[in-house]
Amino acid sequence: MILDRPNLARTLGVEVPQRVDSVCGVTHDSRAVEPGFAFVAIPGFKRDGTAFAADALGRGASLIVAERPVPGAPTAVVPDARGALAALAREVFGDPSSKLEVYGVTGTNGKTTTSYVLHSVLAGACGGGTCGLMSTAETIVAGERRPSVRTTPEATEVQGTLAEMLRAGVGRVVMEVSSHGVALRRVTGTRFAGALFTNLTRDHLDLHGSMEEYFAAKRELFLWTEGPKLANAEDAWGRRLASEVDGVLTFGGTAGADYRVEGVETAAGGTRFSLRYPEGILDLESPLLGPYNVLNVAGAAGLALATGVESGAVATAVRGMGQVPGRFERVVAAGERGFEVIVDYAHTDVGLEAVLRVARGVSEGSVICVYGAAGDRDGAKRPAMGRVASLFADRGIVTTDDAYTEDPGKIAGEVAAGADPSRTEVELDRRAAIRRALLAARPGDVVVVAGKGHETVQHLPWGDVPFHDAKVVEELLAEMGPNGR
Ligand SMILES: CC(=O)N[C@H]1[C@@H](OP(=O)(O)OP(=O)(O)OC[C@H]2O[C@@H](n3ccc(=O)[nH]c3=O)[C@H](O)[C@@H]2O)O[C@H](CO)[C@@H](O)[C@@H]1O[C@H](C)C(=O)N[C@@H](C)C(=O)N[C@H](CCC(=O)O)C(=O)O
Ligand SMILES: Nc1ncnc2c1ncn2[C@@H]1O[C@H](COP(=O)(O)OP(=O)(O)OP(=O)(O)O)[C@@H](O)[C@H]1O
Repeated sequence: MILDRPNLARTLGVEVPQRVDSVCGVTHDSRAVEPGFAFVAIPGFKRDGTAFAADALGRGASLIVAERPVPGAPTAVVPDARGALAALAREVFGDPSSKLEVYGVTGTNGKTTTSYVLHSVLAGACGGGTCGLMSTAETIVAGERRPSVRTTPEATEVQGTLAEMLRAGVGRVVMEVSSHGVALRRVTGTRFAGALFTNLTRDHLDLHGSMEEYFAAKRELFLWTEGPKLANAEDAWGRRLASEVDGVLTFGGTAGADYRVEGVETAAGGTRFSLRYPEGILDLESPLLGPYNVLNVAGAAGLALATGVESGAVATAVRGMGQVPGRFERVVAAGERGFEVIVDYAHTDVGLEAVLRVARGVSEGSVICVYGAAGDRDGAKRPAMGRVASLFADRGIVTTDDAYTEDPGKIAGEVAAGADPSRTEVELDRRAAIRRALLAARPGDVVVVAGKGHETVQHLPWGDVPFHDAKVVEELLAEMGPNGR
């Protein structure tokens, strides 16, 4: 949509230079500028976007939006460039969330899984392609599946994708909302018709500084949300959210939860439980294993019920839902080799403990875990990962995750420092580490390859390399042959 000067001034809340008639698009990256665009110069963590104003003008930008004047450039000076980017993106794309029902899912662990369950339920209830998904693993637009790059992308991509969904006839959208997404204003101005909070555990303190700030970012989503809001009653931060924000309902096994989990029964193929809620009681059967997935399913089912989806439709969709990519993905089932291989996205100590407890439950022998921690991120979780692996796996092989710009050996050392040395070894080459685990596996064992889940690229200091845990497992097993050595 073209924004003329009065519209620009209204959207930005500041004066726009007389020589700017209109803009036809917006971006924060000078390399993506097209003629007639507004370039929003973000004061980044590493660089100041105003340094790229000349590049943007050279590519035909009509307007620079920045937090300080840019000499010689037609500049609208705003107090908050990221907020301005979000506001412009919403207007340029015709404010799509005002014509959609967007459901935001946030929390440290379980966002993707909960989003998949909710998407399955809403898609089942309103007809396949008419429910969209924006998640860490995939973006689904009118039934078409695409890999995602971020959990919550930049505002221009958020608004552009919502607009595309609207054009394709989508009516409801499930969106994973990361704390980066809120704090960096990627979803500011998006209208949320419902929201769900899974839990809060230590992570991302490199961005937020403290748990209070981290919580505040999550909480903000609930202040904007107009429709039903649900929070996990089993999590202390979830209870706090429910006590601080009007209208937040709770779910979980806790007495007094509005959507109360009862009678959990676990079998090798899935989990059954009942959800008692204000209007009735619903029996649910899900293919997802583990107590944490009971909560993920309960939250998603609760939110769907709260939005008016009929209970039978919720139960049918939960029963029939497929695999969440890279979440407790059984790459090798026990019957094939005598041992199981599971790929899981666990990359926090809480996530790793959750998946290893389930692996322990299905293992008739040992649990062998290949794991690591990412670089350029909150370093405090590294020894915690090691501690958890030693507590819940019989053997831990510490390897390289996404090291980004950090030395993989240094990260592995910090992870291993929290682990029990008698059951821990370090193999920095991820492929070799997985190979070592597969060679060690005996009948009845479970091998867990943790950290990368659905991802297909490893980010290393010397560049990005293709790497997909599930594919690597399959390749290694093929190399090893049927008898395995
Ligand atoms: C740590 C972080 O979130 N960084 C974000 C931040 O980058 P930055 O401040 O370092 O950017 P910078 O390099 O200093 O550049 C400043 C500005 O100059 C612009 N620029 C730069 C070069 C150029 O030639 N021209 C140009 O215009 C850049 O586009 C940018 O707007 O601002 C950029 C623009 O908004 C983001 O793309 C970038 O996200 C990066 C890619 C990222 O990796 N983010 C991760 C941590 C993230 O957001 N993760 C969460 C999920 C986390 C989880 O739950 O696990 C997510 O939602 O995906
Ligand atoms: N409710 C939960 N509580 C604790 N751990 C969980 C929960 N749900 C999932 N996990 C663990 O965390 C891993 C990641 O799950 P999922 O991708 O659903 O979370 P996420 O919040 O989307 O993660 P990310 O923010 O990195 O995208 C799972 O593979 C599992 O090991």
